[in-house]
Amino acid sequence: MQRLHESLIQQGLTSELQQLILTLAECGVEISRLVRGGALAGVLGVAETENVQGETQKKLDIIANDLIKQKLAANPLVKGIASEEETEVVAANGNGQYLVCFDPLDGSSNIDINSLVGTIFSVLPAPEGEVNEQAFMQPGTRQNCACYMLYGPATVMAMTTGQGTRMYSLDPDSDEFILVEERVEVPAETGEFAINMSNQRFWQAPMQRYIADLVQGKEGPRGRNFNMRWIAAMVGDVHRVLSRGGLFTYPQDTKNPTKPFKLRLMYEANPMSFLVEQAGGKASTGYERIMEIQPDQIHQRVAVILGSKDEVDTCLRYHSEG
Ligand SMILES: O=P(O)(O)OC[C@H]1O[C@](O)(COP(=O)(O)O)[C@@H](O)[C@@H]1O
Ligand SMILES: [Mg+2]
Ligand SMILES: [Mg+2]
Repeated sequence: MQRLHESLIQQGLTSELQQLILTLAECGVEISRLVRGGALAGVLGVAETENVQGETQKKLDIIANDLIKQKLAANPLVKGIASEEETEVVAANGNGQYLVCFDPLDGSSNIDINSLVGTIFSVLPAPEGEVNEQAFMQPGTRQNCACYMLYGPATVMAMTTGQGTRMYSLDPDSDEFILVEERVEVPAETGEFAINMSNQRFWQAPMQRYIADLVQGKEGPRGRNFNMRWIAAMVGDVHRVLSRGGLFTYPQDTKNPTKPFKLRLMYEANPMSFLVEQAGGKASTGYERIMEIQPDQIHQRVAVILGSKDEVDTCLRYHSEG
């Protein structure tokens, strides 16, 4: 049985990166406790506020955000943070060497129905000089670490530092993450896909054709049946992909013309792409590798197609045909 800190040492990470990851894990342990407390912990329901993206904030969005902000600010290695729930980037410790982007609570609409939610982190190197939005404008290929915590029947953490993807499970007795899978591997082929089908009429032509062919199953051009899953929390859907393969997508749509994409690059798409690629999967917008996008805004959104490599490649062929 290997504890998180032992596994970090075994990976030969710098003591700085080890310390930072332990702080991220502590955030996960505390949020996990709050999530489990549910109504009794007073964390359910809506807050009276909206975030910068005009989305109504849930109490737990704010509680998790404040908790992570405090923990990270108390770690001298953290120079700045960017969060889904913060309008601007926030400076932390002048001598810190890392910038941390995070989605404090992913799957907010699941909180009140006692369904899957999680936390997502992306760690970038901090450049010299001031902490401003520009400092964060680095492609996902520059990430030092990506991880998510999923608060499900068990609390789990998937983590990569670029040496494969590892899975840990939280021991509720000791509050420690224990390594449960040293090398997560996403199978190249799959018979499972995840998409919010209610947006079908708003998708672009390539996604329309790809999904139409899938759902024809055995009788269609794919010649086999596919199954569909949708958790409405990216952490849950990506966890399934890491666990048994699949294709997950939140494509471009015209439902709200001012918001053609749903998922955020810096604290959803990039860290999840890093985790999936390090497990042998693939992550693309349909036209380019997500991790190679040069960001220009901290809250920018992108189309996401990720998961089992061969199935993602099939989906990309529909996109290259226009
Ligand atoms: O409500 P929809 O359209 O199914 O969207 C679900 C998607 O929205 C998200 O919940 C967005 O994340 P937040 O809950 O952090 O805003 C994703 O996790 C999920 O994949
Ligand atoms: Mg999210
Ligand atoms: Mg969120």
